[in-house]
Amino acid sequence: MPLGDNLGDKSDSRYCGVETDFNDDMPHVLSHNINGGFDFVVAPLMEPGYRPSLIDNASKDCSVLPFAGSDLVLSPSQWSSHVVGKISSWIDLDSEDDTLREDSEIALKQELAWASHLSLQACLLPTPKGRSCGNYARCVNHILQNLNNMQLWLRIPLEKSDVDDDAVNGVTDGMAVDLSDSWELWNSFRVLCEHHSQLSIALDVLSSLPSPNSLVRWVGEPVKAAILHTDSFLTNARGYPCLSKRHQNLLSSFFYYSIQIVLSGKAVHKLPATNQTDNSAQQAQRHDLRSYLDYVGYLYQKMEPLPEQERFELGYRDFLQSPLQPLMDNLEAQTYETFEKDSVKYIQYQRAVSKALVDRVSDDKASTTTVVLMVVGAGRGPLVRASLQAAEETGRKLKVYAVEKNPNAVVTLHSLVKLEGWENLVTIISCDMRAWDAPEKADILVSELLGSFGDNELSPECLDGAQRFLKPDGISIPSSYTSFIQPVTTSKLYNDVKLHKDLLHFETAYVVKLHRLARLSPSQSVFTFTHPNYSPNKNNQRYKKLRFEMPNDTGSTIIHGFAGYFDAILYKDVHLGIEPTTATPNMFSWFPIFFPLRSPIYVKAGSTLDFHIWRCCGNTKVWYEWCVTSPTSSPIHNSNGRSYWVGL
Ligand SMILES: C[S@@+](CC[C@H](N)C(=O)[O-])C[C@H]1O[C@@H](n2cnc3c(N)ncnc32)[C@H](O)[C@@H]1O
Repeated sequence: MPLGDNLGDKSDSRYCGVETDFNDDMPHVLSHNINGGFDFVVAPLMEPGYRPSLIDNASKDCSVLPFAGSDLVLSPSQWSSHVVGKISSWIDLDSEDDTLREDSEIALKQELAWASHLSLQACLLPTPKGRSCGNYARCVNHILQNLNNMQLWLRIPLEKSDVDDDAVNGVTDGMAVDLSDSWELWNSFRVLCEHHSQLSIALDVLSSLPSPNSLVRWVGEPVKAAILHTDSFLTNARGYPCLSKRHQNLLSSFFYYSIQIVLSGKAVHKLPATNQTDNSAQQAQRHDLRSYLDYVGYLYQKMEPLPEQERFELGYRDFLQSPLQPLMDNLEAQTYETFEKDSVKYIQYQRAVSKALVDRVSDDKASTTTVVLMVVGAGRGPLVRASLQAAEETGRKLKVYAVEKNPNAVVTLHSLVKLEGWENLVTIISCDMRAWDAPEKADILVSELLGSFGDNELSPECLDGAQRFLKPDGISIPSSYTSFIQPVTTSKLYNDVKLHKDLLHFETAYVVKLHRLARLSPSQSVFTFTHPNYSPNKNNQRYKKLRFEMPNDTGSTIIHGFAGYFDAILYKDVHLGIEPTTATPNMFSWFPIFFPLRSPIYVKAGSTLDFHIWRCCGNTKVWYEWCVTSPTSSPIHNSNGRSYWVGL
């Protein structure tokens, strides 16, 4: 299917459509353009001269509307796969002219009803005409309440002036939209339509582009198509169309985010004849936008292919998952297997253990000293293996205890020890580390109890319980971990959470491979835990207030929630983590975490956003609560852990 929502997952596909004029010979329109290399057409459904008020009352009842052909002229699959309906551009639902406004409402309803009848996957709605779009949004909102699966692409020009917006426009009317930034127009419209998931965007890309920083916002918005005008193309040395470097980069990001391209306008380049055989008759037969389409295809081909890991993760993009609860639940074999494939993680652990061993035992004592190392939360044994390899690499002698509370993983540990011949090196303890009565104390305690947000799988609580059997000068690997958070625009995730129609899902943190999101301000550190922790008033409750400065040149934005990450210091300079600016390359064990907001929050450019987060501990559970207090206040999410918590 060349069109529609399912496109989102196929980042290795490019779909290109063409905007056409009205033509009542739809079979011709379609075959001409599909043969010309396009995947779909964006075509008017109704004759341009039609106005409902022009039909006299007598003929109204039996009138046949001037649609572009009957439904029978194309097959149902042709309509739905290859045609996007273009709603009449004269429609102006906020006009002062009552007749035009009333005509507009009737025509909009008629055209969308016809498009639904044809099972089109999408219709392109004309750009709102003025600074106020209340009536237009109201009519669209009515239609959205009863729409089949069709998407409505609101046509929005990609423009934002770089000057101070209020100064330019002199904001006079609180209800009016700031026209110097088209994002405001979109935002106002979608807020009026209650962030409906079937309302999306077709961005009109013009010959001049707004600042790169302001473009970032659109990634988090539901942009389904980018309309590229032929007059935005430059001419290369050979006379062919090409795009400026900035337009090229923009197109690459559209490809990366699976945004479909629609070419619009007449051919404005006079092409040189290619060779003698390409005579004028053949040239005439060629689609006159072919050279533009070829250029778009060329840019697509030029893109770097996705790395293998990213290809593997395609199916996880923007897919909400509940975080694991490895303490309360027992992980499945499949989950362990996925962990174990992440060689980068274990290489980092091996490097950390090697450094700790060398620090612990000098070279001259290496053959006479045995280091006691305990892997707490050993799973099926990869950290045991990494530790033994570190010992071999550094020539240190090791005695290993592998402590694991999941009896199913312990079965695997036993067979692994036998298979590897580690019987004299490794003792398996089937026990919760918080309850184990260890026969001796450890020099090194190795664990990996980390969640996407660092402490969210209760590593602090488990290691506090385990540090009883660490020697006073013993080493914990990891020695510390820190969570990070940043505000994001992600209408996709917001709408996916909203689909559940309950409070619980808006107060849950999700693990998610973030893709269609705009990171609006650099991430900031949240909670740090250090091990071992001998402070007398040990307490794992935390509270942090963070102030995010929103950049001036980005334009105003909307916050759908917060993306969370962690970074762990395993030992000295060996770290691993997923915070985007310092992330360990090629490590895939953790996706970020997402804390949603019940209602998106509008933030003006250059203003600040105050976010609060609490880590709360009860007798049986640990949970987070979060809220925003500026520029507006949100409710406190997950009060008392009523919706989401991690069991102790
Ligand atoms: C994230 S997994 C890591 C497993 C393994 N170390 C690896 O890297 O593949 C955490 C493991 O710790 C175990 N675990 C969690 N809390 C524990 C506790 N309090 N005592 C013992 N094992 C625990 C879980 O059952 C799980 O096998």
